[in-house]
Amino acid sequence: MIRSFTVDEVVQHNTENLIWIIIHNKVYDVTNFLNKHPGGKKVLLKVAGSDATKQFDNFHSLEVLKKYSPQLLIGEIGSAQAESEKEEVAGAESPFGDFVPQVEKEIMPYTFEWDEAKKIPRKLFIKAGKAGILPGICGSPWPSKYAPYPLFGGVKPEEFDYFHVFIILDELARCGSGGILWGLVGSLGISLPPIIKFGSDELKQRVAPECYAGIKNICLAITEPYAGSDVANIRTEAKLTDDGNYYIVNGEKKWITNGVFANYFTTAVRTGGPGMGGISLLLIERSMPGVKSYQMQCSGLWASGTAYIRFEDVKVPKSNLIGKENSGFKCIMNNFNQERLGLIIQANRFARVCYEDAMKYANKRKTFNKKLIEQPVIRSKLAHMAREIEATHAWLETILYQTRFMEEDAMIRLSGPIALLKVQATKTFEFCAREASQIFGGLSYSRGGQGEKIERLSREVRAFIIPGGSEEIMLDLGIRQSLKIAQFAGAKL
Ligand code: HEM
Repeated sequence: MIRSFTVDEVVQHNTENLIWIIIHNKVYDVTNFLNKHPGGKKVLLKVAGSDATKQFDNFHSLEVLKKYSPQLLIGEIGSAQAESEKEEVAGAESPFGDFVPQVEKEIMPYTFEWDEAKKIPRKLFIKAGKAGILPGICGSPWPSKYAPYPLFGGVKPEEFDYFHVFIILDELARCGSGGILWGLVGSLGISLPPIIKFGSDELKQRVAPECYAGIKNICLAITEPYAGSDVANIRTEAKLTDDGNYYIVNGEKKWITNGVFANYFTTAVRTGGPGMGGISLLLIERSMPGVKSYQMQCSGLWASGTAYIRFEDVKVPKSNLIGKENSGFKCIMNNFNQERLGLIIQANRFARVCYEDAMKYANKRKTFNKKLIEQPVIRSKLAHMAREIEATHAWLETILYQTRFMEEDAMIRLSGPIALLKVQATKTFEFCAREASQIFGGLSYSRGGQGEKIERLSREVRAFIIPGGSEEIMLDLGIRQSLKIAQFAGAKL
């Protein structure tokens, strides 16, 4: 129950010793905040005891209020309470946004702080685990046997499909931080599925429940300083001991998402001869002597713990092998479609975040006595952003529908279209980040504040265009794959 005040009551609190202000019908006591306000004390004193909504909206995004409300919010203006209750009820009825209802409350107000700190608090992983989000982003089917908490939203496990994964990732991505996404769910979503699909029962039982619960972290360690997209040429070697019970692992991995925090590493190692036929997947554990990880300094994705990893004579039991020896390349390739779908979903939502923030800003920012939105050149930018985003979204839904209703080999047959869609989505993201930056001007060049999301996403774009199959490789794969399928279907080329 929140207290109600009248406007007259607020007006009485208009001195430096006791200063209240109204913003969007809510009453804030900013007395102890005066000297901490990043915009200075004077601006607040000017609006003491009055409705400062307009002034506030000019300089802040609404996330600021969510973040500071626990310290500053003391009540609401009269009937505002009834209004906000109505809003809450309306929100509860709205189907979109409820699937992952905590994004605005649990993530958005802290995104900047966690990104700068290069760390996501453990409590967020645990909350996401309890909400069923963590198993939910690992693809379909729902892992009933290993998920520690039940499926949410009234969805039956047998009904869980890629559309649900899509909604979870899409909703999470509204926070506008690739770092949070990759740190919280991205790494898990690509490193646990190979264990679930190809690992032994003992491995699954030991690793999956704690990762799904957010208690432990896992990462996918494939890329090396020597081999990125060219996976077949990785060098990290795993040699069997004479008794055949252990592998001794030596090598380096680079740009490994979550590698700074991970307890487990789903690692590509060379157990055989050169090329793709000599690669295995091995689960390496942080607790094993000889595992060292270092935070890398990258342009973006700061909260995701991107690491350089060294394995120095790490002794790994043979029972940690994921799938058969020397058949790791197949497992890695099998995983790629799912990884790319995840990147596509995030990239297009991030493009939408750029559009949304740019649209809001253009509707309030005035230059030359006109709102930006009144300038045709700005509307043209927004129009081009919208058409790219909607086209990408429609194509994505078509592909997701096919993963659900095509026969068994859908993921193999769809690898060409998914590759091309990845290019479409990342180009859309790149374009929208650029255009939103132009609309925000200087605010998208400094960290934090109103342009926070745009500034961050502009730095993070490359992390979507390069990994998971670079644009150049995706374009080529898209065409090679369609030729293969056509030949298989009997086309004479
Ligand atoms: C509950 C009330 C308020 C809170 C919690 C608050 C918080 C903040 C924060 C966190 C910033 C840093 C930039 C950002 O993160 O957006 C900021 C900047 C600023 N604030 Fe406030 N503010 C409040 C009210 C106001 C009001 C009423 C005004 C104007 C009358 C104002 C004027 C400014 C200005 C001019 C800046 C600097 C903007 C810039 O760097 O571009 N603030 N405020």
